[in-house]
Amino acid sequence: MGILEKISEIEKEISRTQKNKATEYHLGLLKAKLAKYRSQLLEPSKKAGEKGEGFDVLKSGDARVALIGFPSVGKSTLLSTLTKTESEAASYEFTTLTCIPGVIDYNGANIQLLDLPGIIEGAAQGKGRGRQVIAVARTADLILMMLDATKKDVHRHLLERELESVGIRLNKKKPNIYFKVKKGGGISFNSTVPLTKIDEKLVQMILHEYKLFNAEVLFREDCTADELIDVICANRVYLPCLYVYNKIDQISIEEVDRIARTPNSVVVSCNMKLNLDYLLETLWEYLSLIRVYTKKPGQPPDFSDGLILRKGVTVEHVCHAIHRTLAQQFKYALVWGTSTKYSPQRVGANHIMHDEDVIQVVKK
Ligand SMILES: Nc1nc2c(ncn2[C@@H]2O[C@H](COP(=O)(O)OP(=O)(O)OP(=O)(O)O)[C@@H](O)[C@H]2O)c(=O)[nH]1
Ligand SMILES: [K+]
Ligand SMILES: [Mg+2]
Repeated sequence: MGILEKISEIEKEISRTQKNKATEYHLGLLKAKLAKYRSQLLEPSKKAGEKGEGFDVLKSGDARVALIGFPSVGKSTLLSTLTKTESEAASYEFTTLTCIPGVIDYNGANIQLLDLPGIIEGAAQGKGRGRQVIAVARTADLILMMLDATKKDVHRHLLERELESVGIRLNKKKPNIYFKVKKGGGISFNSTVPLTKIDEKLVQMILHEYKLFNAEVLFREDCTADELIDVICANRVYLPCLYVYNKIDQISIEEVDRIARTPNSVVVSCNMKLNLDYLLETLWEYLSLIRVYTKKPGQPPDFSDGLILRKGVTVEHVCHAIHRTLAQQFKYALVWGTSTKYSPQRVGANHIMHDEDVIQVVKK
């Protein structure tokens, strides 16, 4: 039996099996098996022509965004609208066949936007260019899942399932489980919170399925068996995903309103250039980018050339971004902006910066 058949057998068995206390272990084990076969499927294939010709685009700029969607939802139209790059758009499916990079210039940042071929159900198993597209998606900082607002949400669920099945986790946090493989000593199992979705026996069974007999497992939150499997597999990526519903020029205002209220969603019309400003604003938010401006003593801040950094960066990170030796000479910094109580405020290296803060570094 090939891997694909094994996968479909297990999937069938999982859907056949009723979910209850008595089947909990059996289901957990099936899920572990399924994850194992799917990982095998993801291993680079040796078949010729399968490798990413036209897909090996270099990462550049401050962040990378991948456009994922069914054919003809308007991905190329969006790229051509938001960037200086032209990507062919047409009314027939699979117009785009490779990865086309463009650059969005927003708030002084260069955001790389990747137009990709449309993907369909079965992409993860190699239908169309699915595998190449998914490989690019894994390297992104954000997934823009583009959907046709005139169609039902089945596309969205199908794509979510495709990405899920190859270990891409959308808008999810990495499970807070400490896991370490050991050379001996058996399995040590602990938790800092009461566990309601998994118990020691199931943890043991799942680990054994992966031929792991010596390991340390510490649950720091009430996780599921699936989440434990994700941690064991270690090849999962956790990415923010923004759902972009295009072609709202074709639907009623009530329908637009309804879709716009669903979480993580933005409604647009690429052809009519509707709501694209809000899309960029949200993109910026989801990428967790911030601008920090520097200032020399006695001079106004340099607002023309901000540093583009990630949310959560400290003053120390900022020093590194200014010059590689600055952190060693750091004495303190003066910061103006929303991250401080007073403006300016004297802060240390651990102070966390906010978007649009101004900083003046004082050296030893
Ligand atoms: N009504 C309407 N049509 C749009 C809009 N945006 C794009 N289209 C049309 O949708 C069709 C497909 O657009 P593309 O940009 O080629 O779509 P794609 O997702 O890149 O398609 P593939 O590369 O084939 O996967 C074209 O005929 C576009 O003119 C929109 O906002 N409203
Ligand atoms: K098209
Ligand atoms: Mg296209």
